[in-house]
Parts: sequence; C-alpha cells; structure tokens
Amino acid sequence: MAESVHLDRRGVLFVLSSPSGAGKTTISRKMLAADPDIALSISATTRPPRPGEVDGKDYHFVDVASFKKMAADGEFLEWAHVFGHRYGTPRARVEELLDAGKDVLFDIDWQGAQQLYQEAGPDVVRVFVLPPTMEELERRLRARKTDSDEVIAARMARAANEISHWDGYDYVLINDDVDACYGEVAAILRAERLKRRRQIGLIGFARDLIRSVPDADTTI
Ligand SMILES: Nc1ncnc2c1ncn2[C@@H]1O[C@H](COP(=O)(O)OP(=O)(O)OP(=O)(O)O)[C@@H](O)[C@H]1O
Ligand SMILES: Nc1nc2c(ncn2[C@@H]2O[C@H](COP(=O)(O)O)[C@@H](O)[C@H]2O)c(=O)[nH]1
Repeated sequence: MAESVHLDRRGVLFVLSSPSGAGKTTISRKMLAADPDIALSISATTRPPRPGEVDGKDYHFVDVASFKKMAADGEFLEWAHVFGHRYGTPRARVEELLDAGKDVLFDIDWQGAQQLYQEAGPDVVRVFVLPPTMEELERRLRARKTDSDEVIAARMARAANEISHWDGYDYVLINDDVDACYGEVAAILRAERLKRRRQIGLIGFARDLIRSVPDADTTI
C-alpha cells in the first residue's frame, strides 16, 4: 500500500458570533467534543461567573484593573465592551495552539470578529448564527436559567444591534435545530481546512509530482 501523505496547513481561526442566546456556546461544545484538532480560545472577562462556569475553562474571570493592565500590556488579540463588561482574547493561548498545529475556535461578538480579521485576515473564518425568531431567542435565554430578568432584557434590547452585523461574516446560519446547525458548522470547518491557500506543502508536493514524470510535457 502507498504511504499516506501528510501536508502541513495554516490553522483556521474559526469565529462564532450571534445575539446572546442563539446557541454559540452549545454549538462550540459540540465542535470541541467531536474534533480534537480544534481548541477553544478562552477569553478573559470582567463579567461575574454564572453558576457552573469554571475559571480557566469557560473564561478567565478577572477584575477591571487586571483586565486594563492586560490590555495595556498588549496581551489581547482583540477586546471589547459587551453588555457592560469587558471581554478579550488572550493572544498567548491562540499563538500556542496555532504553533501546536491546532485550529482555534472563538466565541466572540462582532467587534471582536472585526478586530481579529484586521489582525489575521484570511486565516479567519467568520460564522454568524441567527435564531429562528426573536421570541425563540428570548425563550432560550430564559430557559438557560443563568441570567436575571434585567440581564435578559438588556441582552434582548441589544440583540437587534448584534444581528445588524450579520453581513460582516463569511457564513450565516439559522440555528433552528441544533444538530442540523452543528452539522453545517462542521461542514464549513471541513471545507475551510481544505482550502488551497491553507495547504502549506501543496506547491512543493504538486511540483514533485510533476517532476516525477520522466518525460512530462509541462508546456502550457
Ligand atoms: N437549536 C436550539 N433549540 C433549542 N434550544 C437551543 C438551541 N440551541 C441552543 N439552545 C439552548 O439555548 C440556550 C442558549 O444557548 P447558548 O448558551 O449556547 O447561547 P449563546 O449564543 O452561547 O449565548 P451567550 O452569547 O449569552 O453566551 C441554552 O439553554 C441552549 O441549550
Ligand atoms: N469581543 C469579544 N467578545 C466576547 C469575548 N468573549 C465572549 N464574548 C462575547 O460576549 C458576549 C457575552 O458573552 P456571555 O458569556 O457573557 O454570554 C457573547 O456575544 C460572546 O460571544 C471576547 O473575548 N471578545
């Protein structure tokens, strides 16, 4: 049997954004459970932890002074104010994951997606997740039972603004059925991984194939 070929490729910076409650975290968890080649960028935030959230796993929960220092020291790839708190993507973990040959998953808002795209351009794949209806969005926020009525009202009030940025994304999906939506997200990631520009060794591999033909006609 012929030896299998392995080509190195550039890592994908895979962004999921949506209005709060549309299902990013749910889809992210499915991706991370199913695919060992992608890992989550763990954000720092000044928001207090929700019940069940674990420091260092869901977020790095920090106070405002620490967050400001991290931002001033250039530790964030991007950061933004969201729902009255600060959220940012620590640069070091992303670089470590990419160096280790992993793709990186980002659960960040539209401001973060824009900044990341400015930093990393075509390595970034941006996916926006829409809820089927605004009523269902509110139902999901309530069903999650993690936020007070005030917090839910503030997130619903902000949802239309978040949705208005849908056209800054490469893909826009409707999360009606979560398994179907996850299937679409997984298909996008598979296809993006195969893009020609990400295959680092492809030029040499194709050139060697051509050269291995003794009397190849390489005229155009
Ligand atoms: N397709 C779906 N149908 C029904 N419920 C769903 C669906 N997708 C997600 N949910 C539920 O909706 C709630 C909100 O989902 P999730 O926490 O993943 O949203 P999110 O976009 O990450 O929100 P946030 O931005 O606030 O972190 C959860 O209780 C989740 O189980
Ligand atoms: N720009 C960034 N946005 C982030 C980051 N981490 C999370 N988020 C977004 O904030 C809201 C609220 O999140 P929640 O956990 O409080 O519900 C949501 O849209 C996240 O995507 C980040 O590092 N940068």
